Amino acid sequence: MTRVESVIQVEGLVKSYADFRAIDGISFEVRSGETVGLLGPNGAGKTSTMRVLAGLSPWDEGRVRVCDLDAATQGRNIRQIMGVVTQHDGLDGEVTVRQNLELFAYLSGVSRQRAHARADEVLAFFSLTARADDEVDDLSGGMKRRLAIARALMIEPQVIVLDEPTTGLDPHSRAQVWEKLAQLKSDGVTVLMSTHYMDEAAILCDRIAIMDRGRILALAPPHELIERYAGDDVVEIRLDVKDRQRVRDALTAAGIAWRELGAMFRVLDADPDLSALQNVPGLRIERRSANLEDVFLRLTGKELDND
Ligand SMILES: Nc1ncnc2c1ncn2[C@@H]1O[C@H](COP(=O)(O)OP(=O)(O)OP(=O)(O)O)[C@@H](O)[C@H]1O
Repeated sequence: MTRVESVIQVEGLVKSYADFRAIDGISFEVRSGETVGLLGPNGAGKTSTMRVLAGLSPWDEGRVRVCDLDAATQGRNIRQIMGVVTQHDGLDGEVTVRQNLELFAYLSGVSRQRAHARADEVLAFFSLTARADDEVDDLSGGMKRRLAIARALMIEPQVIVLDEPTTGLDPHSRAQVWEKLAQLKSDGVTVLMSTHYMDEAAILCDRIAIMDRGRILALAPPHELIERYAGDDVVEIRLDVKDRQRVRDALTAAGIAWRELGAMFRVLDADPDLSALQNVPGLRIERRSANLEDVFLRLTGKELDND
């Protein structure tokens, strides 16, 4: 199949569970070779979107196309060119690592000979060759995740969709998965992934869709999102004393917008005049570079990891 510039096209997608709109009219595209991330907290609608794309779930309104194939009528063809990694790996724990890969490939129409050769390739790529004959239940969580991605690659897909690829993994295993996803990207594989980790989105994605409550609030490269919605620097105020009310009063009197986050106050103005706070004892004002967490806070009024 020839490569198309726009690999995934979603237009006006709506999906409801009973009368609740989990996806509320989203549109986006993923271009050939791009990694696009859906970034949002629990319940934003990321999994619902991924499930529609993977052909696992029906939808109510809108158009979904993958490599010029219409998901409404050509789902079977889409599954031959799209690798899917769901949140729950769906690996068979009682057969070996290699059998998981090869069985999946046969069921997808790959010949036995090709499946065997391809399994060798993906096992090597994911540093799993030494575990090929072990039962999946004996693998660590990080290895299982790598195997789930390896399995999706058995069909040599043009595009891969991954739902929260590193949720639940320890930092070392997350870094290993990131390294492999970065390699896939440099090999030209098109990737759509969902995540609620800001660092994961910033490291891996060319463009990020900020999602909340079934909507895409912004979609752009990470640095553009930060420039547009958070500015260069963010001011945070930390208190060594318990006089939080005094800080609130001083900020209000100075007309400064802020949010209280745990033990600190995050100032929402880009260049605030904080002279009114000079006399509050035990107060520390810090400046740091803005990040995607700040973008999310500006767009939604809440933190990324909170519901
Ligand atoms: N089968 C279902 N029946 C009813 N409501 C559902 C169902 N699946 C999801 N929802 C609701 O739809 C909304 C979006 O859920 P979804 O799983 O798509 O979000 P998410 O961004 O992937 O969150 P998470 O990170 O928790 O997976 C949530 O409010 C969720 O409770």
